[in-house]
Amino acid sequence: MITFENVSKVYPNGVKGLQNIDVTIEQGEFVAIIGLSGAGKSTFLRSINRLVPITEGDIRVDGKSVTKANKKELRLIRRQIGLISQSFNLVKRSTVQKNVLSGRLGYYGTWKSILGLFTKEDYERTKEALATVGLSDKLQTRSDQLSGGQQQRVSIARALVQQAPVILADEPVASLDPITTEKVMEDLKKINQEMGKTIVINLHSIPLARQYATRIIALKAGAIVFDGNAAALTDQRLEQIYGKAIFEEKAGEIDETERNSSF
Ligand SMILES: Nc1ncnc2c1ncn2[C@@H]1O[C@H](COP(=O)(O)OP(=O)(O)OP(=O)(O)O)[C@@H](O)[C@H]1O
Repeated sequence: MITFENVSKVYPNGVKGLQNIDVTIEQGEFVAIIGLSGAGKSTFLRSINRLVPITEGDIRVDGKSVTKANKKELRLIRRQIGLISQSFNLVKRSTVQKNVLSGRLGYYGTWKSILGLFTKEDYERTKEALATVGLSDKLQTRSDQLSGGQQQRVSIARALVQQAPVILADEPVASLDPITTEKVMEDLKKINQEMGKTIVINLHSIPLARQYATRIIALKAGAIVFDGNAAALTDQRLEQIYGKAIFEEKAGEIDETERNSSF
């Protein structure tokens, strides 16, 4: 489904964002990307839809090269990939309905998009998607009247109407409280299990990665240093990924870390 073949990314300032990544993510997997700040998680995720262009190697989605795609091909590939980010990216002054409908824009040419000529099916899909994330009653609410958690669930609904088989989530719960975090993660689990969508999610929280992901990939300085399931992610492996400090922090700040469920 998603294949990285010897992928490296060197930013113009010389920083190596990714180093010789070789990995394949199969359809239906729920993959968490973990690692320290600056390890390359966002670079990894955003290179999949070429928001970040790589400098070496090739990335393929469903057999099609993202790296070599021309403008039109890239548009078609991006339609297959939903993106959920930490900042939700909603048009705040627009209704929930309009924000979710915008997930359909990739299916239309420019003029239809500008005029917002959506079909009856688009409106139906919007309703269904909002039901999936438990926000049916918010259809006509202005997005800036929603809580952060609700806004994130609207952005999930927008990715759902896009009908993309792949959903990339870049730290989608970073700004949410633990209870809302749970709801958003449960939504993602549901669409993974019931709709078979491939989820690739960047997480700072190891407990969340363990709880939800079927596979965990850890990055360090742009390279993969762990690739396995939760059971294989032992304390020893965590130390390799995060350094010794992770255990000192665990011992000294257990209340703090439990409160914001970072570790
Ligand atoms: N546009 C850019 N220009 C130069 N360097 C960059 C750019 N974006 C990221 N980097 C560098 O690339 C490396 C990887 O960054 P990236 O944002 O992918 O890490 P991350 O694991 O997602 O971090 P965080 O958890 O803080 O979001 C870092 O050293 C970062 O400073």
